[in-house]
Formats: sequence, C-alpha cells, structure tokens
Amino acid sequence: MEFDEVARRGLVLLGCGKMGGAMLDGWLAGGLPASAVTVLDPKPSAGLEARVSAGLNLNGELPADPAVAILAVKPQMMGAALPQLAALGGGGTLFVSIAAGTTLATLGDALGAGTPIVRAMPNTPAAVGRGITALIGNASVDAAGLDLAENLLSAVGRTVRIDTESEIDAITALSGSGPAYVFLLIEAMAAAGVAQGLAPELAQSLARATVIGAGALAESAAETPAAQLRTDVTSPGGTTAAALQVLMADEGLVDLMSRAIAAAAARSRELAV
Ligand SMILES: NC(=O)C1=CN([C@@H]2O[C@H](COP(=O)(O)OP(=O)(O)OC[C@H]3O[C@@H](n4cnc5c(N)ncnc54)[C@H](O)[C@@H]3O)[C@@H](O)[C@H]2O)C=CC1
Ligand SMILES: O=C(O)[C@@H]1CCC=N1
Repeated sequence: MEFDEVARRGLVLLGCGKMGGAMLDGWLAGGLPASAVTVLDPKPSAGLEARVSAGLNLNGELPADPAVAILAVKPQMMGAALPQLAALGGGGTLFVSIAAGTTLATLGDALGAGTPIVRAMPNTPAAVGRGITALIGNASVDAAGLDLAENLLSAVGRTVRIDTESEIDAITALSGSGPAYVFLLIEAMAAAGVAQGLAPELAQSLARATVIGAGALAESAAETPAAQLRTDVTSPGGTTAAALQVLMADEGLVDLMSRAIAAAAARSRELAV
C-alpha cells in the first residue's frame, strides 16, 4: 500500500503486544518506515526494542500531528491507557481501535467530541499479511478517514466494512478469536493421532500440514462451498464418513462450535463499557 501520509505524519501505536505487534510487523514488512512509528508500551518485547535501532520511537514524545493512532491495549486497560493520547483527540488524527468490546461511544467520550474513530476487529494472521479485519467508523470519520483505516488494515490482509457496530461482537467471536479454534483443531488432531499410536512429532506435522493444505485448497476453490470440499474427501462407507458420523452427531462439532462462538460473542458484549 501507499504509506505516504502515514510515513509523513506518523503512526502511534498504543499497546504493542500480540495483536499490535502482529500488525506492526505487517506494516513494516509492507514498507512503512520504522522512523514513522511511535509505540507506547510499558512492557516492550525484545523484538520491539530491537526496532529502535531502525528508528522506531519507543515510549518517547508523541508526534505533533500523527495521521493515525492505533489503540491495541486490552479493553480492561483502555481507560488507564487512553489519557496518554487524549491530546490527539478532536482533530486531525484518525483513531483506530482494535479492542474487543470497547465501543465507539466509549472511545468518543474519552477522546472528545469530533474525534474520528474507526473500530476494527483484526486477527493474528495479520502478522503474515493474511488477516481479515472488519471495520466501522463513527460519525466523525469521513470517507478519506475510512479509506486510510482500510488501507492500513488491508496492508495486513483482507478487510470488510460493516454497517452496524453491534455486528462486531459476532465478528470478534468468529474471525477475531477464530485462529485459536484452528490451532486447537491442530492440537486435537495431533493428540488423537498420538492416541492412535503415532509418534508426537509425526502427528504434529501431519495435523499442521493437513490444516495448512485444507486452508490453501479452500482458498483456491473459493467458489466451492466448504460442504462440497468436505464431500469430496468422503468416500461412501469409508474412513472419513466414519469420522464425520462422530463429528456431525447431535452435540458434535457443529453444536460445539455454535456454543463456543456464542460464548465468545457474549463475552464481547460483556466487555462493552
Ligand atoms: N490477540 C488477538 O488475537 C486479538 C486481539 N485483539 C485486541 O487487541 C488488543 C490487544 O490484545 P493482545 O495484543 O492480544 O494483548 P497483549 O496483552 O498481547 O498486548 C497488550 C499490550 O498493551 C500493553 N499495555 C498495557 N498497558 C498499557 C498502557 N497503559 N499503555 C500502553 N500499552 C499498554 C502491554 O504491555 C501489552 O504489550 C485487545 O484489545 C484485544 O481485544 C483484537 C483482535 C485479535
Ligand atoms: O481473546 C480476546 O479477547 C481477543 C479478541 C479477539 C481475539 N483475541
């Protein structure tokens, strides 16, 4: 992407943990100069500290008029952390919050009337440019502000604009948290392989390669419904059918996933303050 305006005016990142760090990696890999980035984080990782030699401003003074400020602290820390950036509110700096739960109204109250704020929900595959981020702006964000947020987020994967803020709870539960479900699937498949007598290392690499390969196939066959891709694996009376009888039974994976995602969405609503 073109980082011109962000490179010229600067980007401030409040909180550089797993998700802030994943996005930062993506932006730097995409050509944003480290010297354009100011990170505020009381517990910087060693990897982040190593970027200081490339010009990244770590816990130093804020730029006077940054193009964008990214809020990537935990929702529970937002109230304590946000005052550090309050001086940038109400004006030309676009705020982009990726915090689960925290609403546009809450952020607007903290940052002052007229502050352009985009609420976004990314996921950690952003670190390798394969994230998916949903975003929505408040009433103070104009078309250029939304474009800027979308440009930044599309530098680390795909983006989708939404019209209703409350959809973010379900999106957080599905794609924000979703990578964890896939990693658990790898763990569960590997453990099941070990239970069937495979060596742990072999089971791990088979499980991982299977999920990676299936993901790539789902991507290359984007027009084919997942149900068809599943059917393609399933020989009548064969091994896959035997497994799917277990996974697709009442209270099987579909029911379990539905309950898991409902729990995550409920937690997202609880985190709303
Ligand atoms: N981890 C994920 O997969 C995703 C996380 N998110 C959201 O991203 C946000 C961050 O989550 P993670 O990166 O997982 O958490 P994390 O705990 O890895 O990172 C949070 C960072 O904030 C820093 N921090 C704490 N207090 C601070 C303060 N007063 N000022 C500046 N920095 C401060 C911490 O030192 C830490 O590095 C959360 O709001 C979460 O809801 C959104 C989508 C996905
Ligand atoms: O677990 C969480 O609350 C955050 C939001 C989505 C992914 N991680």
